[in-house]
Amino acid sequence: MLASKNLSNIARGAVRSSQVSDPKTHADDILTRSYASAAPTAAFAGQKGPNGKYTVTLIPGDGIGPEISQSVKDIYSAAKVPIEWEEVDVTPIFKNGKTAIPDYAIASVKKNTVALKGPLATPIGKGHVSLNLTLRRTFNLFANVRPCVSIKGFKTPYDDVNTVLIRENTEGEYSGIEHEIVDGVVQSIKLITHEASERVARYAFFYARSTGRKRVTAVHKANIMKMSDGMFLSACRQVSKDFPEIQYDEDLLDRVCLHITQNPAPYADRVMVMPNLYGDILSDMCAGLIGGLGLTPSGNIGRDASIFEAVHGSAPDIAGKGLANPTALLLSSLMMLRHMNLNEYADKIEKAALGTIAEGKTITGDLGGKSSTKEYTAAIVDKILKA
Ligand SMILES: NC(=O)C1=CN([C@@H]2O[C@H](COP(=O)(O)OP(=O)(O)OC[C@H]3O[C@@H](n4cnc5c(N)ncnc54)[C@H](O)[C@@H]3O)[C@@H](O)[C@H]2O)C=CC1
Ligand SMILES: O=C(O)CCC(=O)C(=O)O
Ligand SMILES: [Mg+2]
Repeated sequence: MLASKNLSNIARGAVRSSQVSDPKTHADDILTRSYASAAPTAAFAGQKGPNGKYTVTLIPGDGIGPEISQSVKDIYSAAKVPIEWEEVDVTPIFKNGKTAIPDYAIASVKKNTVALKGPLATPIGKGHVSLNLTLRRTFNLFANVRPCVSIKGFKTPYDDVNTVLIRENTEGEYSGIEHEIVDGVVQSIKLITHEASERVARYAFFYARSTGRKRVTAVHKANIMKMSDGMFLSACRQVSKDFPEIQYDEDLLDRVCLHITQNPAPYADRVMVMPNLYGDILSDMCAGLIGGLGLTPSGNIGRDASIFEAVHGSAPDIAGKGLANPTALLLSSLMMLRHMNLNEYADKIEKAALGTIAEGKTITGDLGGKSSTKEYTAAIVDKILKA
C-alpha cells in the first residue's frame, strides 16, 4: 500500500495533467498526457545537488544502447536540461557463484533514485539471467508503464492509437523459477501474489485518475489460469472499490489482442493492467500498430527508485551501424523528466522530436527515411537551438 503522503503527490499530478491538454483524441493533443509518468512519490524523484543539477544514473546498455544513449545526451545538452549523467556499466560479475550486477551500479541507482537505461541483451536458453529483470526486482520496480501513441507523420493503418499498458513487473511468468523434474520434463512456475497484484492494480487506478483516463481494464486468462490470474483479478476488483469514479472491467488477453488490432480507438479511454508476460507481449504488439519499437517508451516505477527504458531490446541486427531510432529511449527519458517534475524541458524536447518526425525529412530507416541516428539527432538539436 502506498503511504498517504504519496497519495497527495499523485493528486497533485492529477491537477497538472488535467491542465496540460483537453480530452480531444488527435495524437497532437494527447501526447503530453500520454507520456506523463504519474510519480508514486515526489520524494524519490531525483535529488538536486548544490549546483542546481540532478544526478541521474545512465546505463547505456548493449547493442544499439550506446548509440541511442549518446543521442539522448546530445539532445539534453542542447536543451540545457539540468541533469548530470552518472554513467555505469552493468556487465555482470560473478559473485558467490551467481551472476550479479556490479555493486557500484546498484549503489548509483539507489543514491540517485532515477535512472535511464539502454537495452540489455539476455542470452537465449543457457547463460546469465536477464539483467533487466534483475534490476526491476532489485529495486522492486513494481509497475512497468508502457504508453503507445500514434505518431504524426508516420502513416500506419490507424492514426488514433493511444494505449497505456501497466504491467506487473516483479513476478508472474517472469519469476524465473524453473526446474527439471525428471529427464525431459521441466516445470516453470508462474508466481502470483495478492500483495504484488494489489500494488500494481492500485498504481493503475492512480495512473488513470492522474492522467484523466476513465477506465481500468484488467487483462487476464483466468478462464485457464483460474487460481493465478484469478487472484490477480480479485486484487484488481478489491482495489477498484477505492476508486468509484474510475470504471473497472476485465477482458481476456486473446480478445484484447484481436480487438486492438481491429480498432484501437476504444482503448484510448483507459489504462490496461495485467500480469508480467501479457504486458511484455501486448506492448510489442501495440508498438507494431504505430510504426515499431523505435517509438515506444516505458517507465519501471518503484517507491524508492524508478528506471526508464525503451520497450525494445538491444537490436543486434542493426547495432553499430548508426541506423537505430533513438526516439523510444528519448521518449522514455521524457517520462523520466516529467516524473522529476522537469516538465518544461520535457515539453521542449518532445516538440522538437515529434516535429522532426512529422516533417519527415530527417528520419531513420525504420520510419521509411534514410537518415542515420546522428543525422536525426542533429535535426532535433537544430530545432531545439532555433526554438
Ligand atoms: N528491456 C530490455 O533491455 C530488453 C532487452 N531485450 C533483449 O534484447 C535482445 C534482442 O532482442 P530482440 O528480440 O531482437 O528484440 P529487439 O527489440 O532488440 O528488436 C526487434 C526488432 O526491432 C528492431 N528495433 C528495435 N529497436 C529499434 C530501434 N530503436 N530502432 C530501429 N529498430 C529497432 C530491431 O532492429 C529488430 O528488428 C535480446 O537479448 C533480448 O533479450 C529485449 C527486449 C527488452
Ligand atoms: O530482459 C530481457 O532480455 C527481455 C525483457 C523484455 O522483453 C521486456 O521487458 O520487454
Ligand atoms: Mg519485451
